[in-house]
Amino acid sequence: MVKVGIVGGTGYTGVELLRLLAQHPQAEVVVITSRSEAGLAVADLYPNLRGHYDGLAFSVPDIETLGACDVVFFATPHGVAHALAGELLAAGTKVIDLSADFRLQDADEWAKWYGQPHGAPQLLEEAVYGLPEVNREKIKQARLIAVPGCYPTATQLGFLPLLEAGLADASRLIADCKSGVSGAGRGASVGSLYSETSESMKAYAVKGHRHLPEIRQGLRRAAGKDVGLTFVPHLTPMIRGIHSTLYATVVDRSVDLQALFEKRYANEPFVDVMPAGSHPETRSVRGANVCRIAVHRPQDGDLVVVLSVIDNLVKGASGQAVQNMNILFGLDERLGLSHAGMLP
Ligand SMILES: NC(=O)C1=CN([C@@H]2O[C@H](COP(=O)(O)OP(=O)(O)OC[C@H]3O[C@@H](n4cnc5c(N)ncnc54)[C@H](OP(=O)(O)O)[C@@H]3O)[C@@H](O)[C@H]2O)C=CC1
Ligand SMILES: CC(=O)N[C@@H](CCC(=O)OP(=O)(O)O)C(=O)O
Repeated sequence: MVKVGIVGGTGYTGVELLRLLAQHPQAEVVVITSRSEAGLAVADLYPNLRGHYDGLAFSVPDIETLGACDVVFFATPHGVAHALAGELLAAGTKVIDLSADFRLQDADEWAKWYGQPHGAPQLLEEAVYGLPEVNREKIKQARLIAVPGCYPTATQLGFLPLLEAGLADASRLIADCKSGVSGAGRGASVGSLYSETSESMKAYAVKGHRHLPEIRQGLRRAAGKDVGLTFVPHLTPMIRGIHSTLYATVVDRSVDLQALFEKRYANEPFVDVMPAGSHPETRSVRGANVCRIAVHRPQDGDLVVVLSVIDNLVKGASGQAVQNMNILFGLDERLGLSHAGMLP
């Protein structure tokens, strides 16, 4: 049994970790922290977990109790894992961070986009970017894993086959992405109010979003050269889901793109390449650790349109974090992650 600690158990990704780990046959959550809810039983805050975590209550973060775990997940705002990861690693505990603290390899770039100095640049070299479809072998050896962001997961998985094969003009990529409101977290804010988000849709951060450098970093690795990317996120009136519509110009029209995508993801348990002509729906991955992809070339032109959908809280955060844990501890990668999406 893998002994699990979670720092930040009251946010959406924290409670999603609890929901997924409740079904995991080889993991047991032994510590869950919240400073504001310390002392409260988990099931008293989240009734969906009644009967699953009897006896488990929130506690204030404490290095000694967390350091007794095999692995600690950070489901916290940016900067928190910077402060605590080093001590946990020194105690022999592995760290899986859902925040962006260790996603960018360059500390100065992180500081620029996150508006604060990087709190643990000495750990960056060993941090592994936890996208299993790219880094599975490195994840197996890692002590510190940076779980990719939600937009970056959907966008990279959609572009990777084209860039790795050198088939797209890497200087002109477009990612037009839509997110559900839970992507903004559980914290109260005017922008997340029902009356602000329902029956309306809007783009935001067109000038530059924090996920832009993260996506660019991953696409640069895949292409083997710098990429030009325009990334436009939108807030849409749904609770969960990311829908990325990706555009690229192909440099060779003779290639069978459907076959290319099917081959690239043939052995990936959590990437589903749909039949040619499909239009994946976000609801088909709701609650599931799946990225569902369809590739199109409208009117047989040179513009490829890739449609990529995930649940932001599952393949875009907590599910991918559990997938990383499974790989890290030599377990079947699918353990605890077999949920199908929820229709309707
Ligand atoms: N929502 C999403 O779709 C996605 C979110 N993420 C990332 O996952 C992380 C968590 O997001 P989300 O679940 O939305 O969480 P929230 O930001 O809503 O919740 C944060 C949690 O962290 C705890 N926390 C806050 N400050 C501290 C601190 N200084 N020390 C210890 N604990 C602290 C809070 O509990 P308390 O204050 O009581 O201690 C709370 O449980 C974020 O970095 C987010 O960017 C990643 C991908 C997708
Ligand atoms: C809809 C919405 O607000 N989405 C969030 C992104 C999701 C997220 O939490 O990203 P990190 O894990 O990188 O912090 C945003 O645009 O900031």
